[in-house]
Amino acid sequence: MITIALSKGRIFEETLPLLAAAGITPAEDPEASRKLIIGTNRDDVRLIIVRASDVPTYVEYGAADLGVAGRDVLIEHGGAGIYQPLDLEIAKCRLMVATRNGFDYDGAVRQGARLKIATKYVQQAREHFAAKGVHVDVIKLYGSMELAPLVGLADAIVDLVSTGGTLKANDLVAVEHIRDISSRLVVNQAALKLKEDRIQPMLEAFAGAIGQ
Ligand SMILES: Nc1ncnc2c1ncn2[C@@H]1O[C@H](COP(=O)(O)OP(=O)(O)OP(=O)(O)O)[C@@H](O)[C@H]1O
Ligand SMILES: O=P(O)(O)OC[C@H]1O[C@H](OP(=O)(O)OP(=O)(O)O)[C@H](O)[C@@H]1O
Repeated sequence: MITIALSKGRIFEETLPLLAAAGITPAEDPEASRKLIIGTNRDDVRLIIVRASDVPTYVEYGAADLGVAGRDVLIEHGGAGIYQPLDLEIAKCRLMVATRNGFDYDGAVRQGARLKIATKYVQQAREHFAAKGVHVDVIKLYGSMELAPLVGLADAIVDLVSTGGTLKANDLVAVEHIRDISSRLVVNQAALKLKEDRIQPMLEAFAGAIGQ
């Protein structure tokens, strides 16, 4: 059996055409079903539905052979035990620093102020500000980071931005670009060796589908 870990929503939707290119069709839609293990048209392939940030953990421990995870999530996880053979170029966005519109971010940084940063991406926030020599207190949140500067929890956030619509709706502005993000195919290192005969053709089909 080959087990593929996916998260519901954009990763699942954007991975569907790649699975199709490898001849894999899910038997059910995870949005419509409460099932966490979903069969496919292939007896030897199943999907497991997990939180986006849990995909690397399932793959690291071999509970899933393959998975699809954002670069944001992979960097936070650290990537131990995981092979990352393909950038699937799906779920594209940017990791950015954002503040309330009108907050003098450059001034605060210039004056060496200690900034409060709210984020789900604690590692990447720490690294970003350490590299700039800016002192920060990082406050870990699990979602809706955009709220934090509006209610005085933080001076700035580190979050994902795609269209910019969420920032705009909350009167926030992006002040720094940290990195471009897309999702990658991740593979358990042991599984790649032990199940190479079945995993390698899948990797080739995915690569073909994205034109690599
Ligand atoms: N607005 C966006 N546009 C494009 N890609 C995005 C966007 N937001 C997040 N992503 C990418 O898609 C991945 C999955 O996002 P999704 O919203 O499904 O999960 P999440 O809510 O961030 O994670 P979790 O449920 O683990 O907290 C993210 O890790 C990121 O790489
Ligand atoms: O620039 P935009 O196009 O507005 O996208 C940015 C938003 O997308 C992500 O949230 P998502 O939609 O995944 O919601 P969730 O993570 O809170 O479920 C991210 O955390 C931002 O809030």
